[in-house]
Order: sequence, then C-alpha cells, then structure tokens
Amino acid sequence: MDKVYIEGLTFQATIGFYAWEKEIKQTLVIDLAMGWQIAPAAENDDLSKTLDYAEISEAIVEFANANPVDLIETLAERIAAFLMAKYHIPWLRLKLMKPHAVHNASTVGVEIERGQPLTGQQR
Ligand SMILES: Nc1nc2c(c(=O)[nH]1)N=C([C@H](O)[C@@H](O)CO)CN2
Repeated sequence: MDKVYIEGLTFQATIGFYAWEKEIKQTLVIDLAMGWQIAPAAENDDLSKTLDYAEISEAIVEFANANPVDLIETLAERIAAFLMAKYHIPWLRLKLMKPHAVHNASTVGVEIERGQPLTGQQR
C-alpha cells in the first residue's frame, strides 16, 4: 500500500488531565502515515489527486487547538476520525507524543491504526 507521511509534526496545544494543564499549552508531536494511491497524482503531476501534507499538517494543528481534551488517547482518536472523514483516507497510523509529560522519559504517547489498508485491486 502506498502512503503519504507526516513525521515530527510539532505544535503547541492545551491538553491534559490536571487542572493546571488546562491553563497552559504543551508541546505535542505527531507521526502520521496515511494510505493513499499515489500513482494518479504522479501520472498527472497533480497535487489535487493526492493528500496535501502541508494542508493536512495545518488542519491537524487547527483541530487540536479547537478541541482541547484531557487525554492524548482522546485527541488521537478524534484527529484520526476527523482526517479520515475530511480527506477520505481509507487507513492511517497515527502516533501522538507528549514529550515533556514525564520528566525522565524522552517522550510518552499513543499509537493507533484505523481503517482498512488498500488492497491490490484498489491500488
Ligand atoms: N495514557 C495516558 N496517561 C496519562 C495521560 C494521558 O493522556 N494518557 N495524561 C496525563 C497527564 O495529563 C500528564 O500528561 C501530566 O503530567 C497523565 N497520564
């Protein structure tokens, strides 16, 4: 299956279970792989036939800031559902990290896979 990637998308958002976390913004980092048939875009050299990683990166940051939640699990699920619906993405793997949450860990996070990978016939 072909994929379009965004790795290390780093941004600030309000996220966290504790009251003090609702008053600040914290760093989040996303790695995202999206199943997509890239041949039509390549054949026509046409951005409109693929997933625009620049547009999607902006959409993720806007969505995260418009939808503050407690848990990174909740944000990961909501971003996945939002992207799949808006961009008709059949399958994605999303890793959401909160690097400064645990002082003696380099990062913490969740990783989810949603949807169905494209089969050979759909490629
Ligand atoms: N599995 C999770 N564990 C924790 C989360 C979370 O979102 N998922 N969040 C917190 C706090 O918000 C933490 O980041 C503050 O130190 C704790 N554990």
